[in-house]
Amino acid sequence: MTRTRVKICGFTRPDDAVAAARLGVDAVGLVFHPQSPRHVSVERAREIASALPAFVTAVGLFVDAQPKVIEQVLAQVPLGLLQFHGHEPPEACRRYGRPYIKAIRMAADVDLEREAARYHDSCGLLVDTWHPVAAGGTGERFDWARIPGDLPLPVILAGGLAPDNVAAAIRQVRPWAVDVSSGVESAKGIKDPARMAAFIREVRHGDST
Ligand SMILES: O=C(O)c1ccccc1NCC(=O)[C@H](O)[C@H](O)COP(=O)(O)O
Repeated sequence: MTRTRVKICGFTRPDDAVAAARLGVDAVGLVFHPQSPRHVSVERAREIASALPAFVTAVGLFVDAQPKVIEQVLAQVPLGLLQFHGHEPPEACRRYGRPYIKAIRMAADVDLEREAARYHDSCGLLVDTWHPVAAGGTGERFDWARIPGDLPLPVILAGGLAPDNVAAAIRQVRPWAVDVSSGVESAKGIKDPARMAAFIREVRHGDST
C-alpha cells in the first residue's frame, strides 16, 4: 500500500508544528509572503523549523520573492525544501542549489504536462487552485480530473482539501502527497489539533481503499 505523504502549510506557532509532527505529518510549510495572513518572520520560522524532529521537512514557501530575501531566509532557517508558489521561471527555482517544488495554479489554460517538462528537475509539482486575488491558501478546490494520470513528476495535490474530502481525492488522483492549509485551521495560521488528526486519519483511509 502506498503511503500518501502529507504536508500541512502555513504554521505560525512552534507548538502546532510539533503537534503535527507527532500526528505523522511529513512536511511543515512556512509562508514567507508578506501578503499572506500566515506570513512568518525569519525569527519565528527559525523557531518553528528548529522545533521539528528528524525526518520532518521544513518547507519554505515564496511567491515571486527577490533572491536577496530568499538568501536571507536560507542563511537563518534550517529549511529542507523550497516551494515556489508564484510565477518563478525554472531558472529562478534552480539558482539556490536546493531541492524545490513548484506550485502550479490551475488557471483554465494550464497544461500540466508542459509544466512538468519545464520544471523537470523539481521534486514535484504542487497542483493548487487558481484564484484571481490570492496566490494560495484559498480553501477552494478545483476539478481533480484535470490532472493527467501519467505525469512524470510526483504530484502534490492541494486546494480546498479537508478531512471530509481528502480520502476521495486520494482515491481519484493517487497523488504522491497532499497539502492542506485552511482545512485544518480554527483561524488563519492557527492549526486545530483535532482537524489535523482527522485529516491524517482520512489520508490513511484513502490509502487503504
Ligand atoms: O497559505 C497561504 O496563505 C498562502 C499564501 C500565498 C501563497 C501560498 C499560500 N499557501 C500555499 C499552500 O501550500 C497551501 O497549503 C495551498 O495553497 C492549499 O491551501 P488550502 O486551499 O487553504 O488548503
